[in-house]
Amino acid sequence: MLTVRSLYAVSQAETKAMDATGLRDNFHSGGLFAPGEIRLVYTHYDRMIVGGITPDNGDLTLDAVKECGTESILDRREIGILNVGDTAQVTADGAAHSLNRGDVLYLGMGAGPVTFGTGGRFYIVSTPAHRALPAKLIKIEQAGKVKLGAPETANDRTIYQFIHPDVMESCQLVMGYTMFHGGSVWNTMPAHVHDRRMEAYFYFDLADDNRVFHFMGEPDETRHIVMRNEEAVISPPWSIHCGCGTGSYTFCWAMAGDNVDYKDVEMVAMEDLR
Ligand SMILES: O=C(O)C(=O)C[C@H](O)C(=O)CO
Ligand SMILES: [Zn+2]
Repeated sequence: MLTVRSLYAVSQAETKAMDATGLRDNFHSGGLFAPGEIRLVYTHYDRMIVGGITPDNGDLTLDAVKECGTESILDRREIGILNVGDTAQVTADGAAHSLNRGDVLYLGMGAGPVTFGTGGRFYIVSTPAHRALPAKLIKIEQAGKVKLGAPETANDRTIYQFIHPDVMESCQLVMGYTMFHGGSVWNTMPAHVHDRRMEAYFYFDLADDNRVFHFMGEPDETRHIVMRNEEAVISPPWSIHCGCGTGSYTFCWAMAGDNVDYKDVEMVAMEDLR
């Protein structure tokens, strides 16, 4: 079964006036994983689609998505697929790829319908593309690694860049995940914004009774959204995006927009946060 929820873009002024329900309705996506289902969120932020695909009794095929207006989803799009389940196969364009937990598969424009095999639990991110690029399976050993933070500021972490210009070519999708060391819980602090690109975070590996307090909003009008395991949150281009967990977690970040320059960000000074 395929379900698609549309998330329309809202402005800074509207966001300032939102209560917790308003923020969740406009930026948060929970319940992405249901056995035997494909659950997508079609956002109007650079038309990024995020979603969860959970094969159960048999494979699931991602093909036509009405919101895209094409015969098959990848006719004018690329996709990044992160497996957060057990080892499983993903098949597209006549090639079968075996994804272990933590592997990321890139499929380019024109790859056709994509079949997801049982055992896997797949978080997907898809963005519009302008040309066909080859499929690539990326393992954590092949990802770019950036160490940031320190234990004394509770943000000691490694950023693993999977779909990134240093690792492989994509059209506009940039994607990876960040893991923490030794009890650190703060992601992306000091915070930043990047008006050229929107971003989506997907929190995983978080115990059921823990939460991540995800911070968003303009730097001088911050708000928070409480996140459970395996939930996603959209960051508009004008928003900070950072979070603090009550326990350990990993999070997948993915961006789309005008450039694929990971370092092209505006850092926000601590004294400017409100
Ligand atoms: O921990 C971090 O810092 C991140 O992972 C930052 C994200 O990758 C990001 O926001 C990229 O713009
Ligand atoms: Zn960012």
